[in-house]
Amino acid sequence: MFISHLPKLHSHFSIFYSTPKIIITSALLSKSKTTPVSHFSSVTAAANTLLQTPELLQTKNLEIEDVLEKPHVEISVEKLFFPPDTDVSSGSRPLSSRILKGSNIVLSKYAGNAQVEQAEFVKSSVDTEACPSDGLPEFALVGRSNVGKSSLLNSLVRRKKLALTSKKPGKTQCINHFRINDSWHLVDLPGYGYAAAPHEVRTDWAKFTKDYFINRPTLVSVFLLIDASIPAKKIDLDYASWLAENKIPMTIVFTKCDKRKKKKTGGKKPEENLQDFLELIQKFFQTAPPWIMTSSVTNQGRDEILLHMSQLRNYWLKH
Ligand SMILES: Nc1nc2c(ncn2[C@@H]2O[C@H](COP(=O)(O)OP(=O)(O)OP(=O)(O)O)[C@@H](O)[C@H]2O)c(=O)[nH]1
Ligand SMILES: [Mg+2]
Repeated sequence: MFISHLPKLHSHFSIFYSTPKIIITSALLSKSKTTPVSHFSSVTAAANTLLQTPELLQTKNLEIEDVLEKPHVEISVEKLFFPPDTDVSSGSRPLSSRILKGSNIVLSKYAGNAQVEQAEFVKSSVDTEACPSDGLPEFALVGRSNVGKSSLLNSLVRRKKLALTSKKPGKTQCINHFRINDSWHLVDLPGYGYAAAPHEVRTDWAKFTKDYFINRPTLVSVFLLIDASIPAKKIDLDYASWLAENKIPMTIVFTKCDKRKKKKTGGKKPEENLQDFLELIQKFFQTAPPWIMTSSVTNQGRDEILLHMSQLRNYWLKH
């Protein structure tokens, strides 16, 4: 079962907000945590009432106040992502206190049980049919070779080498399933666009991963990784376009957001590259897809992604 991108909720939401822009808090572009404790406690209380997810607040190492935005960056409402079945109008808290840090993702009542307690490698499969058949929901990490898929997987599970990484592109070659908490899968895929690969191999790659996206019934969502330290690449735009066209639910994960040296990164900061990319793909989508900033070096975005995965997964399990 696939989750759609919620076009209906968006128009519903507009009724309640007459101004098109909201101010969202935002550590979006900064890593510092200087907000006073009193603000933290009010956000926690709000999240508790509004989201009705007590398990979220009790989750070890994952405090709600650390994953929500603090207002200082503007994102217009139509650029936010509302997870399915998000009761946008309920509760007294402003929407701005329900957005995951460094993202456009609104936290829903389905968020919870986000902590990774256990992670193990299950198997490497050469095609979709060979993938595990236990029916567990899964999320696939896809992106250009060397974008940081395996590194992100390791960051999410807090292990250095569960998935193998390399400076050389083309390290991951099969569909690799990792079982989390015995209840869901993270899937590491081979990268696309590896220039050194022969043309036939590249074509095969496209065929085999695209077959997986279309024919894997337990795939809850694809996580498309984009390197935010460099300007947008055509192949990434093509991929985003293909996923949108085929209505494959996706989240865009901007990687390497720790790389801030302008000279090495094509003259732009990660957040500038991110804006450019989002503008370029806007035309592919009817409603804004979810996106989030990450770094596997600083672990930026790790808890936020896990919460987002939990809300998609819990919704999927109930529908
Ligand atoms: N600075 C920085 N480097 C990163 C980050 N994520 C990954 N890297 C580096 O990028 C290189 C590639 O990382 P991988 O995780 O192996 O990339 P991959 O997408 O799995 O690559 P393939 O398996 O070849 O498709 C490694 O040298 C990583 O250390 C990040 O967030 N920040
Ligand atoms: Mg890899």
